[in-house]
Amino acid sequence: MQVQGLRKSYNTLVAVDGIDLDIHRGQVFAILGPNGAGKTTTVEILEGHRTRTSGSVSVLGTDPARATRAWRARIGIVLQTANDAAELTVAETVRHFATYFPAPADPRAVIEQVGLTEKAGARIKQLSGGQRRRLDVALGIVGRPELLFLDEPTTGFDPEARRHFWDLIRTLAADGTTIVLTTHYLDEAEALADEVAVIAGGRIVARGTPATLGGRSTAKATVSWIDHDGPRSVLTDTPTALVNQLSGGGRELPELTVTRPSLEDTYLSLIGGAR
Ligand SMILES: Nc1ncnc2c1ncn2[C@@H]1O[C@H](COP(=O)(O)OP(=O)(O)OP(=O)(O)O)[C@@H](O)[C@H]1O
Repeated sequence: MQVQGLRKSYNTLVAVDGIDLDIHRGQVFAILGPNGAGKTTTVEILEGHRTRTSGSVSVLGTDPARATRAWRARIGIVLQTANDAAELTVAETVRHFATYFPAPADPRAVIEQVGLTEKAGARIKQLSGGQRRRLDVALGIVGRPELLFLDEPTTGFDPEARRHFWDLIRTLAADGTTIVLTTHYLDEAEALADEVAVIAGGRIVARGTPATLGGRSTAKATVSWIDHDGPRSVLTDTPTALVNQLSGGGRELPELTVTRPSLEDTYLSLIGGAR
């Protein structure tokens, strides 16, 4: 997927202000950014669901503005669902969605993958919020998409369901599915993404792997411990040498920790600087 100079204005408001993206097959790409940054606008343009003001976009070799049915069938989208079809059961809904695609997965296997087997016979209106989200995911993957868009996929999931979902995404990616994920959960981006782009004010303010984003991997480390005067903290480029020196080659330092900025720290400083 290639995006160059993408811009989108809503009347006088510039929501997307010149975005470039290059996302490769099989990659898990996370788009992060505060509310109103332009993530949904960008993703919906890539999905062919919104028009753009300018810039060039190629998704699976096609301009989404000229999307055909065949192109749409190669793409999976997990949206925050509306409450239609509430009377249908989980199994009926997944089976029904499968008929839209030329080479769908087995609906029963998909229901199993998202952990809804026990609820296969339940009506949608009887599902909990997290179960609804899992159904959304099932509907997004039942067409065996080459490219999957996930918009805040794990909102409302319990911790165990999130871990299961992460495993599912890893399996899909290992099978060659390209995944574009927007999320507000930094741990989710860290767990899943090969690459992250941070959008603020309609522009990309940083991109890289979760480990290196915003110079994270080369940032100074904080060494903290307790000595007879109380808690101590030192910012250093050479934490190993410092710990060695402090411990005199083996003495235990109470409550010793060595930390570098978390992805969340880095993210917050990136979007803080962009405001
Ligand atoms: N249909 C629309 N008409 C007018 N303005 C819009 C429209 N859709 C979005 N906007 C504006 O464009 C900007 C970007 O919105 P967008 O939905 O892309 O943000 P986002 O990054 O997805 O935010 P969130 O994290 O809250 O979902 C916001 O200022 C929003 O108010």
